[in-house]
Amino acid sequence: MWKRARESVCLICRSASTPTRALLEPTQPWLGQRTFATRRPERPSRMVLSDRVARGPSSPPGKGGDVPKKPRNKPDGPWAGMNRTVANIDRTRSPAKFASTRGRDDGNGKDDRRGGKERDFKALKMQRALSTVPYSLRQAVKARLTEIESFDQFDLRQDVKDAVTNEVLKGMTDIKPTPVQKLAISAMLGNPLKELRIRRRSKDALQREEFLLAAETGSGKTLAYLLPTIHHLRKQEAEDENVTRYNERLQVEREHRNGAPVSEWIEKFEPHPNTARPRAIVLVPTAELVEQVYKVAKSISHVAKFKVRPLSANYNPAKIQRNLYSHGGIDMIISTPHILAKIAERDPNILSRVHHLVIDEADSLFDRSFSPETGKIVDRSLPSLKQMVLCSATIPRRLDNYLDAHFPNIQRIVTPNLHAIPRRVQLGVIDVSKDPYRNNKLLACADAIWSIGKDAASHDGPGGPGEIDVKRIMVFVNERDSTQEVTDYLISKGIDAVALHRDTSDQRQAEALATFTSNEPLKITKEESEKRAQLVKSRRHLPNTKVIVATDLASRGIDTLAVRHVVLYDVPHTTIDFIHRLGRAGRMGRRGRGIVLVGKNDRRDVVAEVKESMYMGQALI
Ligand SMILES: Nc1ncnc2c1ncn2[C@@H]1O[C@H](COP(=O)(O)OP(=O)(O)OP(=O)(O)O)[C@@H](O)[C@H]1O
Repeated sequence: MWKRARESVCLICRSASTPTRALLEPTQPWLGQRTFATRRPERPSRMVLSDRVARGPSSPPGKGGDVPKKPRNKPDGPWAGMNRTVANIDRTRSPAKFASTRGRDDGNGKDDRRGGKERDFKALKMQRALSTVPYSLRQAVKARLTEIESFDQFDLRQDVKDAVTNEVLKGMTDIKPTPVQKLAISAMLGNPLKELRIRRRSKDALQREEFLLAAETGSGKTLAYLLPTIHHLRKQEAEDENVTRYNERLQVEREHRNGAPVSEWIEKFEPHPNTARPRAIVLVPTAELVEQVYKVAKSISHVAKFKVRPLSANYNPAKIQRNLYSHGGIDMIISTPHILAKIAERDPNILSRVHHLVIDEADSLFDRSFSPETGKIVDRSLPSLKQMVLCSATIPRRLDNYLDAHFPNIQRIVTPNLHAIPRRVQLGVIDVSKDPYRNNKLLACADAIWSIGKDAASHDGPGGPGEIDVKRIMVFVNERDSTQEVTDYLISKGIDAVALHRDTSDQRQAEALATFTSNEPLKITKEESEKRAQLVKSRRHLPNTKVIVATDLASRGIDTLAVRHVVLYDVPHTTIDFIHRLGRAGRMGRRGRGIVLVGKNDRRDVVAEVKESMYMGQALI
């Protein structure tokens, strides 16, 4: 079935544009034979954040799924309205008043005049959406968040709990689960909120559990899905007769060989029942994320004892072969969809025993560049699946509608601040069209970095007065071609910058990312800094900053805990990009600062809207 071509309107410029390729493409068979043609013709819904993630669309797209329900006259419960933070004004009852103060409404909660007034309607629309989340559900979430205070309260295996404190969060005191971990771990261990009523529409629901984990960037989603998955893996293994029999045979063979190695015997005669048959799969969009999630899973495996292997384009075919067909069996694979789908084409059995499938950065992996491969993996794994988890910090409307239509039983675990950039992250705006930059964005960018560096230089490093604290700054550009241009300019201005894009060599990329993902403070002594300055004595030198210039490649999922500053060289195309790029700073409760450079062709009102939403702590839509 072909989706109907229609005019779409760009989020940033709101100008009419030709239909996107996605709208013209045939629907993937695994997406089901549905059309999204009746969607409102404004902008592609894959670029629009859903404001109804906790509840799902009220009905499938095309049947009013996108249209908010008419507000009910009856309140939601006996105490409804008591915890309102805004006046309970029903704008449908006083159109004249609203029209006079806010301009004309186009019926979708939007002002048809362009400019500042539109924001008022957006805010109103969001409040209306929030107020219809059932009172009982809000209360249940609140209760669960307060009742769980430590990882010990979860029904997890002791070795998994030990792995959290002794490996993953080693060295931290007062370890507490984050909100998404509290909600997701309990639910995935079989203790969901009963208020999250699941509409059991299909038989599949009886044999498989499905979860959507939607929570802010840097809120600990990786542990939220890894811990219960590993718990289930270990539990199932203990109950698996094949594995028990294999271990007994292995023991007998060891005794028989009097301590001599048994690896040859295993290779030739009796491979482990889990060889090349992983029971858990985690899909992520990039090779960098494969390494990151693998590192966390590997550290848990030191204590909880399971076999995890990474697969990505970073590994050559021989290494991939070794990783998959290792004699000791394999329990969990962390992979990009492209590599795994290719392997599954050659050896379909590889996905024949998958019990747990996690799709991290789900909005990317269900988007057009990944969806064919992701779809193949989902399709092949479905018959054996016991749990499927989709995870993301941004849920576009299209994904929301898709989930409602194809996974109606999905349990939506959504944290209250989803789609909002936390207030602890501040956004500064530099108008590049004004003096002293006069549209020289490169100069403005270098200046912004110099001001961050100079600011930091006035403070002593953590080691005392003899040390300088090195700041890690990420600069995001929209186009890959700009990364090198911006990097070269920054270097010419004495700034230590590295370009990160698909063509950067693996080693250089890994080195640069390692500096940015390390949680250790980065510092140099004053003598070192002076020496470096002398080496480049012909020009100014900023010794106390390290900069990565990247495209979206580095904006998704990369855990840059130590980054406090993000420079948005280009205004992001969508609010989704805003959330992910700014989400590299201010992670896990830390403070952060974003600086956006606005040129003469950029939409200032969109930037102003994002800034205001951030100031008010509201979700971006
Ligand atoms: N309970 C916890 N207490 C303290 N730190 C934690 C806790 N859980 C996770 N972390 C740390 O928080 C950081 C961010 O976690 P993670 O990468 O899982 O975030 P995320 O929600 O997946 O972010 P993104 O949406 O950007 O991918 C990691 O460094 C992780 O070790």
